[in-house]
Amino acid sequence: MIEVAHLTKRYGGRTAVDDVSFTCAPGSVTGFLGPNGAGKSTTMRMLCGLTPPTAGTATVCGVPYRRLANPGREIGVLLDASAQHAGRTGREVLALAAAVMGVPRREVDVKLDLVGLGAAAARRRVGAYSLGMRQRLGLAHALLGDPRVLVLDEPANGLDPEGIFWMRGLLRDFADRGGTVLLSSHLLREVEAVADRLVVIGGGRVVAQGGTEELLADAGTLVRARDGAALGRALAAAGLDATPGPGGGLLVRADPDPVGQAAAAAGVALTELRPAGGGGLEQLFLTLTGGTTTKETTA
Ligand SMILES: Nc1ncnc2c1ncn2[C@@H]1O[C@H](COP(=O)(O)OP(=O)(O)OP(=O)(O)O)[C@@H](O)[C@H]1O
Repeated sequence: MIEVAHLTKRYGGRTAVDDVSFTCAPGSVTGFLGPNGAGKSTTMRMLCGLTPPTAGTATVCGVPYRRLANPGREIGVLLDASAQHAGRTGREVLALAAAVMGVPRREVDVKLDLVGLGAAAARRRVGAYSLGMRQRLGLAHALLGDPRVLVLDEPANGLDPEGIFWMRGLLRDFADRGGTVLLSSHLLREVEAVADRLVVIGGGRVVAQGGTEELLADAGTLVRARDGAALGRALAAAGLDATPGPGGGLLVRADPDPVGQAAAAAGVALTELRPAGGGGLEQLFLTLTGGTTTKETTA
C-alpha cells in the first residue's frame, strides 16, 4: 500500500509538486503520467525518502520510507537505471545489495534469471551494459528483497518491444499476487495495457485519477464541424466548455448527446461526433495535460 497525502515540494519560487494525494492499493498497478517536468520523479523521490517534502506525507505500508527498518524488503525502487556502479559486474551489484538487505545469496541468481540476465551478462561490468540491460538489472535489484511494493520511474526506457511486453507480464503478475505497483512511463499504450488505475499530473498538480477504464470512458466528446467557429458558438450558447482537440476538432467535457443537440439547435452540420476516450490513453492524456506547465509561485 502506498499513501501520498498533500505532498508538496518547492524549489525556491518554483512549485514542482503541489498538494498531490493518491493511494495505490495492493493488487493493483497504478500508472503515474504527466508531461516532462510535471513532477512525477520528484513525487517518487519523496516517496522513497530521497527528497524531503516541503509539506505533506508519503508512506509505504503505513510507514514513511526513511523509518522502514529494512526498506528493500518492503519496497523495490527503480528510479534511475544508470545510477548503478559502472565498475561492478551485474552480479556484484546484486550480491552487495543482498548482503546489505540480509537476503540469501541464492536470490541473486533467482532474480538475474527472472529478469533475463544470463550468466555471461551477469559477469560483465555494468558500464558495458545497454540501457535495456541496466533496466533489467535495476528491476532485479528492486525485486531482490521480495518487497510487496514496487516504485518504478520509466522502467521500460531502453527496452525493445519484446522487453516491454515481458515487463508488462512481470508487473501484472506481481500485482495479481497481491503486490502494489506505482509506475511512471511515457509509453502510454504500455500504461494503458497494464495499469488498473491512473494518476495524471500536470504542472505539479493531480489533474485526474481513477480507474483506467472509468477515466477513458469519462474522457468527454470529440466533435468536429466544417464551420468550427459556428460550432464553438453553438457549444458556448448551450453552456458547454470546449477546448481545441486533435485534428482541428473540439473536445467537450460532456456526453455526445448534449453536444449533438447543441449543434443541431444552432443548425451546425457536424462531420464527426464521438466519445473522446475511443482515442485511448494518448488522447485522454493530451486532453488532461494540454497546456500545463510547472507552476511558478511567489512562496
Ligand atoms: N533538485 C531540483 N532543483 C530545482 N528544481 C527541480 C529539482 N528537481 C526537479 N526540479 C523541477 O521540478 C519540476 C518537476 O520535475 P520532475 O523531474 O519531478 O518532473 P517529471 O514529471 O519527472 O519530468 P520528466 O518526465 O521530464 O522526467 C521541474 O520543473 C524540474 O525542473
